[in-house]
Amino acid sequence: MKIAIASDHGGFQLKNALIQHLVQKGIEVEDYGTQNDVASVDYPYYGRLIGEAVVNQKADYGIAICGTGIGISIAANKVSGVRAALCHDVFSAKATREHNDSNVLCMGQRVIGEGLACLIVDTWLEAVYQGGRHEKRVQMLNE
Ligand SMILES: O=C(CO)[C@H](O)[C@H](O)[C@H](O)COP(=O)(O)O
Repeated sequence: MKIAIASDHGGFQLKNALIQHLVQKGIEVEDYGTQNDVASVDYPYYGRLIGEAVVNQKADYGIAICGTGIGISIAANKVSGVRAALCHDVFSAKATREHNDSNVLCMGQRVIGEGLACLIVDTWLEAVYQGGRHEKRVQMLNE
């Protein structure tokens, strides 16, 4: 499994923590930036990068972080084929894989701590899309 990950300056520290967590689990991670939290950068750019990485099959899934997770999730969802889910709890992380077949996970560094964020990532990656009654709805999203 390969994960594409990116953040703006407001998500840089959490991005680093998640990269470390994923690499420790043996998961391949490609870091699309940003490279520090000193320079103020624009979350729409990074949301688009992650969305395009996923739909162009450069990675199986994407993770996008900003201060709240909101801006970067809006940006990622502008890319056709992206189903980005903003999750700050474990229930939503599981449900959005099972029901929405989400392919990008978004979180906010200014909202949650690293421990919960790692648990959310693990839950999201382990959950399995259920198909069935959800297939028609996911197809509607794609259209
Ligand atoms: O887009 C956001 C909110 O939806 C992110 O939280 C950004 O990281 C935030 O807007 C950046 O704010 P800053 O004051 O420029 O650091």
